[in-house]
Amino acid sequence: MAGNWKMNMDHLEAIHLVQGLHQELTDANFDYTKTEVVVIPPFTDIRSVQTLVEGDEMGIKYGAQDVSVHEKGAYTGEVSATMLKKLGVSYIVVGHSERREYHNECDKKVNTKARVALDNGMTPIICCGEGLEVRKAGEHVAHVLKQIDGGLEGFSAEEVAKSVIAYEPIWAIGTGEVATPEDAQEVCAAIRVRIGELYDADTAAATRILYGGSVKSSNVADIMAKEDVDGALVGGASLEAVEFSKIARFDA
Ligand SMILES: O=C(CO)COP(=O)(O)O
Repeated sequence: MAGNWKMNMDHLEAIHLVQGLHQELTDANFDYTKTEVVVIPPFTDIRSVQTLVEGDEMGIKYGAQDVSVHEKGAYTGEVSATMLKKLGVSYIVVGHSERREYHNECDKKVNTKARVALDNGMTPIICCGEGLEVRKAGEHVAHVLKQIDGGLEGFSAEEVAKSVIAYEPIWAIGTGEVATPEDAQEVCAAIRVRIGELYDADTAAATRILYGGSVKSSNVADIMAKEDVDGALVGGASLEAVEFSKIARFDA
C-alpha cells in the first residue's frame, strides 16, 4: 500500500503525518510482514522521514516520486538515484501520468528511469494508464500493454519480478471517479498475462500490480478482493493518517 503525496506536505507536516500513521498502525497491531506500507513524499521531506522511520524503527518504508536519468553533474534541479539511495529510499515512482502529461515523459524515459532505480538497488513503481478518450474508444487494454512493453524493455525476468506496476486510469485520478473493481481487474489481469508472455508464469505471479485512482478506505476492500490487484497506489487519501491506516488495513 503506497501513498503518493504528490506536491503536498512540507517536511514538518510530513513528520506529523508519518508519526500519526505509525501510531494508528501500531494501535491496530498492524502486521507489516503481510502488507508493506510505503509513503512517497516530495524530495524535500525525505531526510525528515528517514530520520523518523530509522530512529523509531518504524515498519513504514518510503519512496521518491521521480529520479533523474543522469548519474551526476550539471543537471540543475535534478535529483540522482545515488542521492536517494543514501537517504534509504526503497521505491521510486516512474512514469506517473502527471509526469507523462506535464513533463512529456515517454515510455523510453520511463524505461530509463526504472532501469536507473533497479541499477541502484531501489524498486521502481512503473505507472501506466489510459485517458478518458482511450477508455471510451475501448482501447484501454492495448494502450496500457504498449506502455508495459515500453516500460519493461531490456529488463530481465528477475528485474521485472522485483518491480512494481501501478495501473492508474487517468480519468479516475483525483476525480473521485473510481474504476470499478472489475475495470481494475480487467487491466491488471491483462498486465499479468503480458508479463507471462514476455517472461514466464513465475515472473508474472511474482510481479506486484497495484491499482491507483481515487482509492479510499470505503472502496479499497472491494478493489483488493480482485485476484490480480496486489495493492494500491493512493493519492489524496494518503494525506490523512487515520484514512491511510484504514486503507492499509483493508481487510481489518
Ligand atoms: O495518482 C494517484 C496516485 O499516484 C491517485 O491519486 P488519487 O488517489 O488522489 O486519485
